[in-house]
Amino acid sequence: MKALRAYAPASIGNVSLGFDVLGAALAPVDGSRLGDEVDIESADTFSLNTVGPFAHKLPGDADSNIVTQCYHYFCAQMEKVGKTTTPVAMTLSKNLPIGSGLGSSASSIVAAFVALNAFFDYPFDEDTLLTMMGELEGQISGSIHYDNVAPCYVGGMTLMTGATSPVTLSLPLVKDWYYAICYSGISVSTAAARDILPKQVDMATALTFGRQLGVFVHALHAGENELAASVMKDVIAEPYRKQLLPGFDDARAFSEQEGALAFGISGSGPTVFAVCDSEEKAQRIVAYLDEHYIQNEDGFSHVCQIPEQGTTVGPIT
Ligand SMILES: Nc1ncnc2c1ncn2[C@@H]1O[C@H](COP(=O)(O)OP(=O)(O)O)[C@@H](O)[C@H]1O
Ligand SMILES: N[C@@H](CCOP(=O)(O)O)C(=O)O
Repeated sequence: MKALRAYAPASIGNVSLGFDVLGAALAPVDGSRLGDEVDIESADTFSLNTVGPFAHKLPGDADSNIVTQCYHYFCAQMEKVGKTTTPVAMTLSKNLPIGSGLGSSASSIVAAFVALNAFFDYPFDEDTLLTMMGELEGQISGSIHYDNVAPCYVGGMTLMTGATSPVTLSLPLVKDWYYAICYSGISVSTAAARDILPKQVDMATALTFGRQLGVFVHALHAGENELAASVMKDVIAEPYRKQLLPGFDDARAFSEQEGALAFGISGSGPTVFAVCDSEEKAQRIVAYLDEHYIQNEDGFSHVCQIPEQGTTVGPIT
């Protein structure tokens, strides 16, 4: 009997300078896995089982789980293109904390769609699947944004186009950048963290946003890493969201003093990240964040790099 497992990595939404349009996948340098997994196999009726360290924080009923909603949405899209589906048993290993700023819902959504697409012999191409993933992410967070689902699915650092094809573009990666990331352990709802943002931005902010993004993309392509890092500043969300994050200003001050190239909120927080040009610097910042930024026993930190590969799927061995 066919049984498959999909693994979908955590991701940094926005990467400070690209609100809703820039995202990056994450892989701890110690080789550990940081992301949700979805197993799928044939069954007489649909079922979803949830396991893993953060399963107890999920909604109690399977119908409210985003993975169940992905299954129903996938079946409806299959019907629209004249293809049939059969019932499946799915198991979600919920390894990412909810409301963490690590693209937790995106990780479940991407793992679910990749598992379903592979199980039913790849009926949908990358852009179609990404559009479906964005739709489900929008249902859960209150607005469609691809900056978690895209890097989680395709890997690397990705820039959203606003078009249906291609949905996303992959940017060059800086091989010697290390990301010190720390989840404080508290939960910040993405929908709530979007609600506190102003609905309009002023002209000066719009010009800064556009200039930063343009310079960043140029600098990555030109291999001018310092220039790229110099524009990693959030003028859209951080001024409003940092008040939700105890210890944020101190964490930034310490990271800058240790030589971090940039520091910011991952997604809607509370996870923060510091970009460093050496693993040693990132380890020193992680040690500080472990001691001073983490608020409770759910918190953790890692030194990560951005992996070229996103979600993987294969037989369960
Ligand atoms: N598989 C799932 N993974 C994460 N959240 C889920 C899942 N299924 C349902 N949810 C619900 O979706 C919402 C996700 O909240 P959100 O703040 O967007 O999380 P995140 O920023 O971590 O993706 C929560 O209310 C959570 O209970
Ligand atoms: N661009 C979104 C990203 C949300 O990421 P999450 O990991 O907090 O879900 C936003 O900033 O609202």
